This record gives sequence, C-alpha cells and structure tokens, in this order.
Amino acid sequence: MAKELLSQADGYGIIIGLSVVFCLIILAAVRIQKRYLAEDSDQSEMFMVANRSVGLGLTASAVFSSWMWINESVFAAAYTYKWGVALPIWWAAGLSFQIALMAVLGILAKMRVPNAHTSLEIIKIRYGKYAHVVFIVLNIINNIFGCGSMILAGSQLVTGMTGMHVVAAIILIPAGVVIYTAVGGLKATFLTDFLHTTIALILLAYFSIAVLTNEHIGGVHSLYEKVKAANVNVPGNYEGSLLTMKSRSAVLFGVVLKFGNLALVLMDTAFWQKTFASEVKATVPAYNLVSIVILAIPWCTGTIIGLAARAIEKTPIWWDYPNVLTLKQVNSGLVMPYVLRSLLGRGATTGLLVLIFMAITSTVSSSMIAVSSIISLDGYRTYINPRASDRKTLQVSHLGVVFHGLFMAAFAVMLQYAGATNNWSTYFRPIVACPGILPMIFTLFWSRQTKLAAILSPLLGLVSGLVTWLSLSWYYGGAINITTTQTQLAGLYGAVVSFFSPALYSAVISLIWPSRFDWREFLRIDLIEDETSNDSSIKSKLSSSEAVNAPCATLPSNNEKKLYSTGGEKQIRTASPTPGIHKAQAKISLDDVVHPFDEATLLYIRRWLKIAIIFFVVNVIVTCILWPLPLYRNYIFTKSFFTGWVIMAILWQFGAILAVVVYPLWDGRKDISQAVRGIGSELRRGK
Ligand SMILES: NC(N)=O
Repeated sequence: MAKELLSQADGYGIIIGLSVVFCLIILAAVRIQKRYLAEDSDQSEMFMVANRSVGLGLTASAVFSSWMWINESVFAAAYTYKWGVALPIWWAAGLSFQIALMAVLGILAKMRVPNAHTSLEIIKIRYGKYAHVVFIVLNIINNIFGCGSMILAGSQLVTGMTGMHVVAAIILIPAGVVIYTAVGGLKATFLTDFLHTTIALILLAYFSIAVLTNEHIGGVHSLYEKVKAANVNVPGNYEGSLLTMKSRSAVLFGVVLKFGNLALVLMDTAFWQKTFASEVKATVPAYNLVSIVILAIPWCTGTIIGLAARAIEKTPIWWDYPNVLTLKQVNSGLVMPYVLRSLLGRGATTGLLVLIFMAITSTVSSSMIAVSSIISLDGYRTYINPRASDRKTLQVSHLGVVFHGLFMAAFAVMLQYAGATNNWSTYFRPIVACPGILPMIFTLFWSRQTKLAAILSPLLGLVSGLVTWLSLSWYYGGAINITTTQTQLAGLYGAVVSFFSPALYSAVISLIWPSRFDWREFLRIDLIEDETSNDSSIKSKLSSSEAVNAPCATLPSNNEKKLYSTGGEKQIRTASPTPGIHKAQAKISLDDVVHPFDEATLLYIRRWLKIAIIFFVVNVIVTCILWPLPLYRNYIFTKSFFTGWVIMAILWQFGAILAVVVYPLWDGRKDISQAVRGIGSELRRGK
C-alpha cells in the first residue's frame, strides 16, 4: 500500500472550499457586470454568446483555459516518465494546430453565419433536421466522452493523492461548476476561466522552477546527469534512452492524440461558441496566440517533472522510498504528485490539488455551457417550442446545465466501474469523436456537400472506425477486452479511418447525387434577442451573395484600420460588429437578405481569414514536421542541447503567462476601471 500524499480532509476541504469560493466570485462578477458594465446574463444572447463582445485578452484566456486540461498539466509528466523527452513535444504538437484551425473556421463562420449561436445551428440551416440530429448526437458523444473521461481522470488522481473515495470526487468536482455556470452563463465562465488560468499557470511555473532548482535535483545540468545515471531502458526508444526524440511509443501516442484533440475542439460547440462570443477583431489573434503558448504546458512541466521523477525515484528523498511507482500509478498520473511531495513538501502538493481542481472545472464549465446550448437552442427552441421567449430559452439553458452536470457525474461513475482509465479513453475517444470533423469543415467550406452526404458520411465513418479498431485489437491482442482495446496501433488505425473515411464517403455521395448550397441561406439565422435593438449596427450595402461567397478575395487597403486598430474605444465599440437585428430574414427571399455587417467589416473579416489560413498551414508545418521530425534520428540529447531545450521550455511558460494572464488584464483595463469606479462610488454613497 503506497503512502498517501495528502489526507482525505485535504481532498474534501479543497474541493468543497474552492467550489464555494468560485460560486461566490461568480455571483459577485455577474452582479458587477449587470450593474456597472450593462451586461446581463439574464438575456440569452449574453448567456450564450456574451453579446459577441468579448475582446482579445479575455477570449485568449478563456480558450486557453478550456484547452489546458489536466492531461497536459499533470499527465504529460507521467508519460514523459514512461517515454522520455520526445513525449512532451509530440504532446505539444498535438495541442496546437487544432486551435489554429478553429481560428479559420471561427472567422469564416463569422462571415458566412454571423448570427450563429452553436455550430449545430449551422448544420440545421444547411442540411435540415436529420443531419442536425446526427450532429447533435456526434457532438454530445464527443462532449460526454471528453468531459466524462476528464472528470474520471481527475477524480482518480485526487483519490490517488488523498485516499478520498473516487465516487465522492466524481460527484463533488462538477457540483460547484454546475451552480456557477447555471448562474453566470458564458461570460461568467470567461471570468472564472481567467482566474483558473492565472492560478494554474503561476503554479505550473513555480512547480517547474522549484523542482529544477531543488537541492536534490541541482539544476538543469545535474538533472541531465541524474537521468543518465538512472540508466532506464525504454523499449522502442533509441538505445532505450529517455533523452532521445526517437521514441516509437511517444510518436504513436502523439499521432492518436492529434486526432482525438481535433475532435475535442471541432466537435465541441464550446470552442465554436467562444469564436461567436468574441469580437471580430479578437477571434483570430486570440485563437492563434493560444495555439502558440499552449505548447509550453506539456513541454515545460512534462520535461522537468517527468524526468525529475526518474532522477530521484530510487533515492531516499523519494516519498515512498524504497517503493518505485507502479505502472498503474503512472497511468493514473501520480508522477507529478509524488515528485512535488518528495521535493517541495505538503504545501506544493496541496497546490497541485488546487491546480487539478481548476483544470477540471474550467473545462467542465465550458462543456456545460456547450451542452446546455445544444439542449436549449438545438433541441428545445428548434423542435419543442420554436416560439419560446428569450426568458424561457434561458430557463431551459439553466436546466440544461444542471442536467448535464448530473449526467456527467453518473457517466464518470459508470466509466469508473467499467474499469476505464485516462489511457483507455485516449485511444477510444478519437474513434467515436472524429467522424463528424471533415463533414463539419465541409459545411463551411464546400458548397457541394449534399444533405445525404452530411447525414451518411459521419455514420459510415463511425462504423468503419469502430470495425477497424476492434478487429485490430483482436488481431494484435488475441481478444477484445479493456486491455487489448488500448493497443496503440489499433487505436491509431481506428482513429485514422474514423477521421479520413467520412471525407471519401462525403465526396462520393455528393458527386453521385450533386447539388449546390447557396451560402446566403446562412444569413437567415436570427439573433435570439428580440427587444434590445442595436442602433449602431451598420448593415452591408453589398448583396448578401457578394458578402458570403468570396472568403479570400484580395483586399484593397481600406478604412477599417481606422475602426479597428487605431480608433478610440468608443469608435471600436460602435463598429464592433454586433450583428443587427434581422428577425424577418427567415421569411424574405434570398435576393433580399441583407448581410448584417458593413462593407468595411466584411473586408476586415476576409483579411483575418487569409491570415488565419496562412497561420494554420505554417503551424502544421512547424509543430508536426519541422520541430519533431529532424530530431527523430539516432541521437541522444547532449548536456548542452538539453540545457538549451529546458531553458526554451521555461521561457515559453513565461510567455504563456504574459499572453493569457497579463495581457487580458491590460486589454480589459477600461472595463476593470469602470467596474472599480462603479463599486467605489456605490460604497461611498453607503449603499
Ligand atoms: N487539451 C487536451 N485535450 O488535452
């Protein structure tokens, strides 16, 4: 029996205490927003897409927060322990380009579907009811497995650290999130996301540096020597070394991760919703910034802490000395907690518990908003009560949050008793979550994907992926069970088939029975808001056909710079493209549909789209090819190369803090000072 790192009281205290603190913070934040910033989460447009007014800093922080899972914060160290320095790089490369791709889709959606609230609404407008239902199911499957496996992994980790009953952790962790998300809506999650990100990033930077400089590690040179002296033999690595990029297991893991993470972004309405919620000028820079700085998390933390475990595991400083970690403990993510407990003591280990709580709750809250939007908008308002008022839609959203929270807890308990672990989910999830990705991308990019193709191709892709995965599990393992279905190659081929085959099915079906979609149909999506008219919205004089059909047209230099970059706050806000109210568009002829954005805004969007596409291509080339592949050779890091590598990783970590913690405060300084002045004058009046 391993020595416990913390007591059960620590576990209960942190989870319940932080839940209460976050609920109080969010209640205060909602009140401040309503009173001093004229932002009211009691309106659906605000609750679901934050009035499409969130700026660069807060968008970047929120996207980062939703994307920084305990996987890379904690599990990357565990997998680095197993496979060495190659793992964090493949992990980092598996986190970045997905967010860059979301920038492309988000800005294209802003132009083609400016009033969208969820990605599924887009499917419904284009293909109708059956495709809508198929994609609702695919999104919910993705969400349930993504969110459920994370709650489970986090709870197993908390149990491993404190001895707290795993079911108690599974129920208590989402409980607080349900309350604050139901109260605050999307904008509230933007604010809690900021807090989560700030605390988590500061803790991660502290852990890495404190471990590296601890007397038992002795700095980067000494870490290198200790790892070499540990003389670990990793099967599949060049010369069995932990210090080589040539690691078969790390590469296979990294490739599966890329598919799974692509689904976690594109098939999660939360990431779409954050693009809808952001201002036009914020979407692309915010997402691209995140795609760059997220690399730091597995790279810095994974490398330093994963290798530090190897350096001290067989020495008396190790918390559980003379016992070393079992494979089960490693797969449960316990490498980082053991390193922190051994080197930094109880306080740091408690800090890690705080970080784990933060990382889980920020992802769970955005998942809740996403699913509640599906329930209220895609389910209730579409099929049950199309004439639902704003208030009623919002009530259903709130109920959706509660329902999803309860369901996720039950689902995670089910996974626990079925014997699933984070490792199993990593290989299984891409197979069920990937089939909708390419048909979803085609929905915005390819006018010739037909309704039948959109309905059948993901379903055929799902069946093809499952058949590939299960038959290869049987082929490699001689049976189909929870162990053989975690075989790396079976998971990889299953994911490849699940991801790519729908493109083939879609192309074949679309070409056999061709038809063409008129992009102007997308302009028929209404705002939910029905009373608060926005007088400043400037409508396009372009025909809607011109407006939506030329996503990458060459642009003349225009006066939008005045509006978006150099203008004062007022000017920017006025031009900030909150789409105009055009409820009536659903009924009028396509030739009369008017795009809600003015010409300057549309030109501006097209320029961002071009930048987003170029950035995405460069990102894939750099993170997936130029960075890792030249190092995939018979080479073991030298001491000086390793030193440079670790220093770069630490600098990247600080870059992340600047980008998603410091910059959002600067970006939001006007709102912050307005709120502070409002509170101050109210206090002075003695209210
Ligand atoms: N960020 C994730 N999905 O690990």
